[in-house]
Parts: sequence; C-alpha cells; structure tokens
Amino acid sequence: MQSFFGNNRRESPKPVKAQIRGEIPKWLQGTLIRNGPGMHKIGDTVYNHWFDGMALLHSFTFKDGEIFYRSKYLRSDTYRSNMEANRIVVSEFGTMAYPDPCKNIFAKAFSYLSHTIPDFTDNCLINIIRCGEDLYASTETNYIRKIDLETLETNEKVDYRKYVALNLATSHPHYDTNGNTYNMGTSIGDKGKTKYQIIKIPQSKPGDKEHACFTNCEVICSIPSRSLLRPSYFHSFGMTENYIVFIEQPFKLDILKLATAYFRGVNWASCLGWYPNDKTYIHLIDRETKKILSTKYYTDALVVYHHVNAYEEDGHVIFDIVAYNDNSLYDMFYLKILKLDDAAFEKQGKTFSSPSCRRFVIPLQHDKNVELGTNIVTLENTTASALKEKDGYVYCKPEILFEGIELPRINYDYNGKKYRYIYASKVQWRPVPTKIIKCDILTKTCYEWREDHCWPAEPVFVRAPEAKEEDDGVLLSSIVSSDPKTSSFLLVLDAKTFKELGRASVTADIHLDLHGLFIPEK
Ligand SMILES: CC1=C(/C=C/C(C)=C/C=C/C(C)=C/C=O)C(C)(C)CCC1
Ligand SMILES: [Fe+2]
Repeated sequence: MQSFFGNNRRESPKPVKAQIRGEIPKWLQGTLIRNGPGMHKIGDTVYNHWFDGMALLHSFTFKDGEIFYRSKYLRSDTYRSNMEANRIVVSEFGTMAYPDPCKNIFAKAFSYLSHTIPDFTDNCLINIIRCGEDLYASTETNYIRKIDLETLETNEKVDYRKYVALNLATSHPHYDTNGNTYNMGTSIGDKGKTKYQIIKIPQSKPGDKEHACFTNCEVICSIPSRSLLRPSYFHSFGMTENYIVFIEQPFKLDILKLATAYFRGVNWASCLGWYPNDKTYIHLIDRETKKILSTKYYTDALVVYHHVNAYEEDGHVIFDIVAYNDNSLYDMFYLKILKLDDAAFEKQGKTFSSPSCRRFVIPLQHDKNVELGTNIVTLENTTASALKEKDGYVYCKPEILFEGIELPRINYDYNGKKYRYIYASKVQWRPVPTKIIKCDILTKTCYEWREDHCWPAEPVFVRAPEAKEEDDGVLLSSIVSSDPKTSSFLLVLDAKTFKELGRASVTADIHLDLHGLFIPEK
C-alpha cells in the first residue's frame, strides 16, 4: 500500500502504446479520461491528505484496435504557484498553506477575514465534467478548469461565481439527453442568506461565444439552508425525470470556522462537523415548478458522498445512495493513516464505518386521513418504508441493497429511470478497493473481479452500439499493479458476464485515481 500514496507520479504526456492481451471489441472507439491526485510532495513540503494531491489527468484512447495511454498534471494556478515556489503555497482540503512566509501571516488572515470566504484552490482533482462539447476538470470549490481531451493540456479557468452565486459546487453533475448539464452548489452569505443552488448549464451551440453556456447558466431552484452558518456538505445529488433529490445531511460546513481557518492555522477539513443527533432531510425539487415539495421527508443521521441513481415508479421517488453511519471516511484518507500496514492500521484504535448501498422510497402523495405511524409506501418488492408523522413529517427508513460498495456507476442511459445494475468498487475496512463488482438489484446477486496485487479504479460502463439490455456493453477499469514484475493496465470486462475480454498493459507510472468519463469517438 505504502508506495501508492507517498510517491509522486511521473507524467507521460506523449502517447504510450499499450500491449494488448485478449480481444478488445472493435466498436470500442473513444477515450476514457480520468482524474485523481498524483503528487503529494513538493520540494520539502508534503500534503497531509490524499485529496490534497496535485490533479493528474490520464487517458486511454481506443483507436482502430490500438490503445494509447497519456497522463499530464493539470496546470492549474495552484500547480504553477507550487512549482514556482518549489513548496506547497496553496491550501487544500487537508493542508493549510501560507502564500508567502515573508509577509505577516496575521495581515493576510485579516484580509481573508474581511472577505469572509477565502479564495479556494483550482486544483481540480476529483472528476471530469462535460458542458456541451467541452470538458473540464472539477473539484468542489468555485473553480473548474477546461482541458483538452486529446493532449490533456490545461486551458482556461472558469469561476462559477462570475455567473451565479456559488462558492462551492459538486464535481458530480448530471446530464440530460438534450446535452444540458445540471449541478448543485452552495452560496454562502449572498444577501445575508446561505442557500443551496441547483443550476442548469445549457449546451453550447455552434458559433456561441466563449463561455456562452456559463453566461446562459440558469438557477433552477434555491433551497435555503436550515442553518445560515452551517450549511450541509454534499458531494453529489440525484435526478429523476421530474425531480431533483437533495440530501441535507448532518455533516456540515462551519462558515465561521472556514472564515477564520487561516487565522487559526487549521485546514478546511477541520471546518466540517458531524452532528449525529440531527436528522437528515430529504428534499425533492419539482423540475417543472422549480419548487421543493412541502412534505418534510427525513431519515436518521447519515453521511453520503455518492448518489447511485434515482427514478420514479407508481407515485414514488426511489433513490439509491452509498451511505455511512458517521463521517469517518474523510479521516481515513490522511496519508499517515493510509501508510499504516494492516497490523498498525488495526492497532491505531480508530474505527471507520463501512459503506452500504441504501434504497429510499418516497411516496409523493398520501391520503391525508391516514393514521400517524402508518407506512405510506405502497410499492411492492421493497422493505424501505415511510412513516407518516405529525406536522407534515414523514420518517423514511431505507432498504439495505448491498454492503461494502463505493464509487458506484451505472449505465448512464438509465439515469433517472428504473434500472437494475450497479457497477462499483468493493471495499472492506480499508479505503483502497481490491475488487470490482456488478450488483443485480433484482436478484440481489453480485459478480466480482479481482486479481492478486491489483488495485482497481472506479469501473466505467460503456454501452455497446446495438445495446438492447441495460448491461449490453463493457466495463473499463484502470488497474494499478503493486507487483513490480507486472505493469499496470486497463481492464475490459464484458458487463453482462463479468468475464475479462482483454487488457491493455502500459509501461507508465499509473496512479490511483478518483473519477472519470468515457468520451466516444464522434
Ligand atoms: C478545498 C475545499 C474543499 C474540498 C473538498 C474536497 C477536495 C473533497 C473531496 C472529496 C472526495 C474526493 C470525495 C470522494 O468521495 C471543501 C471542504 C469543499 C471546502 C473548502 C475548500
Ligand atoms: Fe465522488
């Protein structure tokens, strides 16, 4: 494990031809592009947390039976400043940095204070997002960075704040079939109010001016935060045909802590707080009326990063999420924890809650005369319930679908629709997955893939051209090998049978990453 996390990765900006074993389907033409942290040491300085590392983009291009690998560090302003200073000068999630040691730290802190919300990093290390034809590297701040799919070069920085009131935005947007992108974020203190904003970024049209999609960006709905100074933290959201699903969880960002973090010399991560005695509120936003449903749906305290999918069936909204019983996940990714060997990890005493995939079933309507305490879910084949309570409250209890899965992906053609399969990483009590898994929600059965010394990334589903069934296609996962004798490789599985179709080995320094996209050849 050790070498995975500490070492800086060498970029391979020139295409490296892969060695192919097995049969890669001829129809698979395009590029799998992914993102994740690749550098945790700059000069004599070291980041504390895995999510702090400099964004390293990498791609596998499938072209006429050949596969080429490339990787390149995102040339963010953060990257450039760090390289120039040969040390960490920009604060990241788990590491606080001071721009210039010669300047008075306190003067700096006060200038930040007067702006309330500090300027955040543009080290966009989490995902790749699409706005029309354009691709961007994303993180959770107000910045995204345009990138070139072929060369992986970094282009302009987009600041959401120039177009809409957003200080933070997720790195997991949704897309509709008309080419529009939807995202959610948090606006802090604008007009004295803290609110969550759902935005629609329209598809850019040929001949549009630069950034037209952002200038035409529209706020679909603003949801007031329950607490002005402590909005919930969120990493993704759900979208059905008619509703947006937003979970306001008791894992919250403390604005006062955020505004004073520089002054106090603490990292951003310490501004997140877990309130296990609070409820988790489930908001459904009607995409047509742009209003929140008035019923107060809630569940027990939980922490969710990834929504899997959401859809409507017989007057219910069904949504599946990967959830935890506490906020310990982010603690697990401190490098000092990741570098522990198994024995030391077990000994250090801290326990980390393990993820489960939970299904919530939300009845959109119910008979007003029904007795309090009644389960108003009328859908069959689920143990998820929703108990009517007084004052318009409905208490939702999930059905546990699967244990120990993270980084869920689906056939995105089925996003917002009734679906059957989840592709994911299988995790146990260690943060780094060793298996990929296909979960069948209908039969509750799973297929798994694993191999010794192999560390698989989030699996990405690509549909076959003449696909009839949901799982007609392939699953792509970049696999980091910890065996010095074997190279890392891209694995291609038949998504239906979970049998290996082929693999493409690359002699390059492939890193463990987070998320990505497959962009088919036009
Ligand atoms: C910089 C910064 C943030 C960064 C958060 C990051 C980088 C989160 C990464 C999460 C991942 C990778 C989750 C995977 O499941 C905050 C806390 C939003 C707010 C303050 C500034
Ligand atoms: Fe994520």
